[in-house]
Amino acid sequence: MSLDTTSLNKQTSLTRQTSLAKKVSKTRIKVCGITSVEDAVAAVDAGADAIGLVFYEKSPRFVSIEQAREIAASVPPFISVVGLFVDAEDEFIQAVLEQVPLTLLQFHGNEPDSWCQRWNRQYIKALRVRPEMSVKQVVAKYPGASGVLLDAYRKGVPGGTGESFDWTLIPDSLEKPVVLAGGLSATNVAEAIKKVSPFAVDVSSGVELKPGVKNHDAVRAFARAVVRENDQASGQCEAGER
Ligand SMILES: O=C(O)c1ccccc1N[C@@H]1O[C@H](COP(=O)(O)O)[C@@H](O)[C@H]1O
Repeated sequence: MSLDTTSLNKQTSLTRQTSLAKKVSKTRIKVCGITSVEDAVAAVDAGADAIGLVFYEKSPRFVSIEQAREIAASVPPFISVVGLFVDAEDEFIQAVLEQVPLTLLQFHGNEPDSWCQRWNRQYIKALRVRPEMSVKQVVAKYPGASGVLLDAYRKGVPGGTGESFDWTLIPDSLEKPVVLAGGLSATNVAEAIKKVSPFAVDVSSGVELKPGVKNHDAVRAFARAVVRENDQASGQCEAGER
């Protein structure tokens, strides 16, 4: 059989586009700001693909290394445990990585790509979206990122604001998978998926009883809303293919 290099090249480039494209058939779910084993179990039972642990001392969702170890130990295989940091000291990240089995790192500060890459873990970079910024240009500064988390901007607050932002500021084609965050809840997540088609949605304060404590009913309602929207989108795709 002869090797058709033109079609091979085409296929490779298509595969690359598909793996990085913003449009996805199934939006994944990350529940962030988990501070207890009970909340981790509830999130995973509800259908979360990832849980997030906040290693930022100023946050009401901060977890100690001991708490994080206990929570991570309660998470079954194939569910990602994400560690969230804001301009952390090298020694602190090193200590966390030595003691907590994190799957992935999430950086919310002014960390440059070279520094984010030095931990030999997949990482996502949080960007706080403002009208005057070029999302594409900022994303280009993070070639080593597995994805970008797009969040709302509030001066002096690195995240977890519970505020959403103008989703029309997100360009249609970005070089990295988009994790949409900022003020999501069961009420607006379906609309967010319809409008943005993100790779994943990230929720924290929108499913809380109070800062740092999850409302399990709200977590389930959030996950149901995502699954419903995913099902509808895939139904529409199949109908369109006929
Ligand atoms: O949750 C926090 O306290 C936090 C602190 C510092 C940086 C990020 C933080 N949270 C992350 O922010 C986004 C949006 O959160 P929300 O759903 O609007 O509350 C999300 O990734 C949180 O994990």
